Amino acid sequence: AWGYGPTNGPDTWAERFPNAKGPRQSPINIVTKEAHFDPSLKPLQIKYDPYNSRDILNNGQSFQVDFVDDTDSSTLTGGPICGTYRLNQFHFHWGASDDRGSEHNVDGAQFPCELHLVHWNTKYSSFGEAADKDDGLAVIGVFLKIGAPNPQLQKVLDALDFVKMKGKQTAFSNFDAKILLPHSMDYWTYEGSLTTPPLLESVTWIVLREGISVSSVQMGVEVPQQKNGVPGRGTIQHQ
Ligand SMILES: NS(=O)(=O)c1cccc(NC(=O)NCCCCO)c1
Ligand SMILES: [Zn+2]
Repeated sequence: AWGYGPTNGPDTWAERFPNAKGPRQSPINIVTKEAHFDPSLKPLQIKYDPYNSRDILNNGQSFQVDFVDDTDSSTLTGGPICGTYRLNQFHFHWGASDDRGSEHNVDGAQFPCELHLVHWNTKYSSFGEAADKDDGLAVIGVFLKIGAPNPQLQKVLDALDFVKMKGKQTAFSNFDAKILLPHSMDYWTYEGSLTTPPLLESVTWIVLREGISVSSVQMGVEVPQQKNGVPGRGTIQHQ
C-alpha cells in the first residue's frame, strides 16, 4: 500500500495512481510574489457546529476527526467557491522533526505541520460522490508553526492515546473546529488535488496566510510506530 517510506512514498505513487502526473496536482510551493490579488474573491464564511463532531480515527497515514455531515450545520461558503460545502473531517500532516512536515510550502519554507479541513460541495449527495468532481471538494490548509503551546490543539492530542493503532477510532464529540483557525482569514487559493492517493483533481485549495502555534513538546506527542500504526515522530512520516 502507498505510504511515505522509501519504497512506497510520493515518488512511487505515479506507478499506481496516474493522477500523480496530472495538470493540477497538490501540494505546491506558494510563491507569494507570483500570487495576485483577485478583487472578485469574497471573504471566507465558516460556520462550524461542535454538535457535528463525531469521532477521531487513525487511518494509517494520519489521524482525522470526522464530522456528521447530513445537514448544513457545519459549512464553508464565500471565498473562491460557489455554493455550500459541508465539513466532513479534518486531519494533519507532520514530519519527523520541527523543520519539515507541511505539504504546502511558502516561498520554499516548510512548516512542522499542516492542518486540513475537508469540505464537499452539497450539489453532490456525499463526500464520496463529490470526491472525483472538478468542483467537488474545498480544503482549508492551516500551517502550524513552533511557538507557544496551543491549548485548543491539546484536546485533539490527548485523544491520540486512544487511537494508536491503524483503524482505531474513538468518540470525539462537542469539538468546535473553529478554535483551530487563526485570527486572519487572509488566504491564497488555487485549483488542485488530494495530496494523497488517489490524488483526485477535485480540490479548491484555500491556504490561510496566518498560521497557528504549536509547541515542540506538543509536536513530539508520540503516536508511536506500531504495526500498521500511524508513524509517530520517531519515524519518518514525510520528508
Ligand atoms: N490531504 S487532503 O488533500 O486534504 C485529502 C482530503 C481528503 C481525502 C484525502 N485522501 C484520501 O481520502 N485518500 C484515500 C485514503 C484511503 C486510505 O486511507 C486527502
Ligand atoms: Zn491532508
